[in-house]
Amino acid sequence: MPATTLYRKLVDSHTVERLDVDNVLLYVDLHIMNEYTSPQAFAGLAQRGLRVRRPHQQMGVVDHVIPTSPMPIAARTINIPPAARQAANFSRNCAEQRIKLFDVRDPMQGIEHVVAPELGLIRPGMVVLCGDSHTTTYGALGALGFGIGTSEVEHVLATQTLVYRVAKDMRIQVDGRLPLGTTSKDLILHIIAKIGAQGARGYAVEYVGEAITALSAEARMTLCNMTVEAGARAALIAPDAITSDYVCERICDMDDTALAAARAAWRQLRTDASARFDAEHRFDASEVAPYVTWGTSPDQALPVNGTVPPLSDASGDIEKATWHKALDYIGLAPGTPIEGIPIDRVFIGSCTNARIEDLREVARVVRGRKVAPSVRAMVVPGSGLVRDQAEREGIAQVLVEAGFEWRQPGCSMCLAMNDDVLAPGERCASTTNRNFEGRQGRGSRTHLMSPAMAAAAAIAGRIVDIRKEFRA
Ligand SMILES: CC(C)[C@H](C(=O)O)[C@@H](O)C(=O)O
Ligand code: SF4
Repeated sequence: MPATTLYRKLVDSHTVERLDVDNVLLYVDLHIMNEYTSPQAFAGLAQRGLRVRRPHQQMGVVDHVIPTSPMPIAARTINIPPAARQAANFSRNCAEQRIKLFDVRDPMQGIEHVVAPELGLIRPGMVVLCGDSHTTTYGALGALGFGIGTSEVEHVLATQTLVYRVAKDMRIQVDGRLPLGTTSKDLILHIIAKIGAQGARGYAVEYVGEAITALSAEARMTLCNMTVEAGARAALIAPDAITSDYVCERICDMDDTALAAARAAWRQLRTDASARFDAEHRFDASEVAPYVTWGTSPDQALPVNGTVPPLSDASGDIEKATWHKALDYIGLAPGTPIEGIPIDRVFIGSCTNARIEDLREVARVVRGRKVAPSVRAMVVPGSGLVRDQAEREGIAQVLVEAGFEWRQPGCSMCLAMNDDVLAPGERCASTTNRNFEGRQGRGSRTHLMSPAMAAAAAIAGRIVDIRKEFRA
């Protein structure tokens, strides 16, 4: 057997048939759906008179359009008529096809990429697909995950397979340790700022190195989740003891013997020592600082002690024009220090940063402090289980006492498809993954950062350096 990468091993072990030099027919272990990208797929299936081939390897979560206002889960109602229709349609489709759905009033509902791993449904070695780009999250657990389009959703529903063009292999090695006050969110913003929003386009990225193995399972999810913002088609971290512990704690359908066998099998899931990658990057974690985006693309990011770059720093006329447009939209002039930029809103949430460790971090920063009077700050936990745990741990109380709104789970202001929307011109410190024009509402201005940095901004009313203002 020639030496090969973890990515290729996962593809090979799921290849039903090689179709041509580039494409394979890939077997899908688990397919996750949301209310937003599945309707046409179900309609297409009905039109052809087909049923879902393997309903027990499918699941659904209502997350994009759901309201997060703090009403009790049992009374949760969608008041926007098109969104309500979408959710009702999804519920009917899943019921008709006998697919497990985490619906509007389910206490375990949440953001799909938070719900699936926390229930132990994502395991090393699996292929997991979803009609959503942030499916790359699952690489954190050694599973091959990536987003698919609606017509592909239909194909997966009908066949439990996908026609898949194999990606190229990229290795990103991160040596050393992340400094105090920085997190995997800062690391991924640093990487994207260096390699660019298209820097990993066409590649499956495998992360290796001391800084990666030191990360918790949840911190790894943040990293793999946002790797898609560098254009990657997948992100992977070879499973280790941290992965196995995280997964085994959550699995409820295996006994001890089966779990021990699974752990042994997962240990084999790694890149061979002499395997070759098509591209490689190397970073030093000690150079990572708390990062903040200044523009309208995730690669327009800087260490918090930096200043908005002059247009003369852009490489070429096209980038200069892009930067000009971004600065005009975001309302910042070149040379403005990032530290000190006043903010109106703070949003802590999304499949990037709304897990329990993120909320613990936020509570640590805001405990005994108050949100600045000029700021409206909200925390939207990633799922009902995260919300319950945060309440049990006293985190929710700390947040509420500090003046944060404590909401119900959902995608919320990550993309503003529900009624959590910024007003035009409002500036938001956000733990999300995309700062595109209009992402958090028409005219909204988004600065991506870590949960600790967003929490510190809520207290100060402006962007601050967590390392200075609050003991990191
Ligand atoms: C709505 C969905 C298709 C989209 C995605 O694919 O990522 C969304 O989740 C996002 O984050 O922009
Ligand atoms: S939380 Fe944001 S990034 Fe994640 S699935 Fe929802 S909209 Fe997409």
